Amino acid sequence: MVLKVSEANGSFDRYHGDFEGSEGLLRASCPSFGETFVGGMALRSKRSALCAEPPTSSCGPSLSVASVIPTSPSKSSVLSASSGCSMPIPIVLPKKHNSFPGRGSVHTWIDGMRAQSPPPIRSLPGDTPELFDLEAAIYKSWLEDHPSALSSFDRVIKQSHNKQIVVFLDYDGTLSPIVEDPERAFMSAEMRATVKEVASCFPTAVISGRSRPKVYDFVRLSELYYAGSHGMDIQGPSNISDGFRVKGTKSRDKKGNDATNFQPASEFLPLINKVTTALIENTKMVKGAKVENNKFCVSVHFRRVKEELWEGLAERVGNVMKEFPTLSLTHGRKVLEVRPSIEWDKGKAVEFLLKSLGFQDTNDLIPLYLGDDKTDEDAFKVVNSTKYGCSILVSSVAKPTEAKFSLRDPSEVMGFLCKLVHWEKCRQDPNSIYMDRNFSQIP
Ligand SMILES: O=P(O)(O)OC[C@H]1O[C@H](O[C@H]2O[C@H](CO)[C@@H](O)[C@H](O)[C@H]2O)[C@H](O)[C@@H](O)[C@@H]1O
Repeated sequence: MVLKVSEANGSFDRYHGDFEGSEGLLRASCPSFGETFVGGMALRSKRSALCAEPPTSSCGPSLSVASVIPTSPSKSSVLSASSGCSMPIPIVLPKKHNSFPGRGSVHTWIDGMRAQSPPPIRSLPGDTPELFDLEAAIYKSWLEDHPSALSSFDRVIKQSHNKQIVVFLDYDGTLSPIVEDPERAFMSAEMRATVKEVASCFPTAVISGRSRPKVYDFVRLSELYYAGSHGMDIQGPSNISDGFRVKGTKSRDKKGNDATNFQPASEFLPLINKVTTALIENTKMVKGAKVENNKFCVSVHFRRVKEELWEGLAERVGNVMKEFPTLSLTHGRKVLEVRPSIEWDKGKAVEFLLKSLGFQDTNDLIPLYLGDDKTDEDAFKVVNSTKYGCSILVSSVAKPTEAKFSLRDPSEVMGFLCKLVHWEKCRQDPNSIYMDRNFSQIP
């Protein structure tokens, strides 16, 4: 079977591209087809179109997949914003302030959103068994590069002797299942109890795109640390280590303990409120569109919008963005995210929290990060850069990712976290009932 892939050529300007790599392309090998193919993720996201395409090769269908998205945010001018901290936060200015993202960009965002949230295997009417087999083969092949963190548990915690585990958790799609209504993305009581157990064993933080108070309202565990707005609103421990130059403001956490608040984009607050109003005004006529103000960033939800209206909605968002040159756009799971163009992301939040927890030497640590979305990739990279760090993508379909391991869905996340807790209890007390090294007692 031959898979032909054509590369998207949209202009990116200030709009963050998708995954980074030598060519910005996903490469996956699919031995069963005797070929290496490129862009398998896009294949899934475009499969309806794919079904309609006639085969052009005697060996099988020829695919034209144009949702491969180049690479990094603009590396143009860097300014410094003061934000109540002694470390300058660079602002990334767009290369071209007045360039309207053309159709290519709009399509790129839409393709990117689709690639981040492909439908589960065999959920579309008209899928053929061949397509199912192809997708299953792609997923199987992808699993070889991103093995299950459950079945590879020993590898995840390898060399853990005397190492401090620190757990970072994304919220939507990781602790709670993805649902139509963002206001109803509740986590289960079992998941809450499991996360509570995790926090009793290890320093644990939730890092979410939601505003910090909102994600706290969903999780409701005062023993965790929280970073909202994709890491731009952190409430961490108070023991900022001496060597770390970023200062936060002192506060109290929900338990009344000393805490540190750090908001590197605080100067953008008025602008974020302004863009929220403009986005609401400019998208209210699109049925199903929803604008969610996450304090230092804004989400425009596409999930309940008919797909034929996506392009129009994306164009409306692009039009609004023209008026806000210091804001950037990224995409996630059926969502466009508007955020300040500062060099701060979930990865930086992980670094901040590790340092504010007092961990200077990451060689003594096993930072674990579990997340399901595009913005979690920044954190995967940071965790991967540590000696023992472990990055886990939550996805039931093959997706381009920096993560080393994978879990299919929040229920597997819960299974993994349970295993981690039991493993830690076993490590602390070798005579405990958890001594079964095969973890057979673990639910
Ligand atoms: O970083 P996260 O905690 O994963 O937050 C990312 C975005 O999550 C939410 O949207 C996503 O989940 C919704 C509920 O399941 C779903 O309806 C939506 O389509 C997803 O994109 C949240 O509403 C956004 O504000 C977050 O930025």
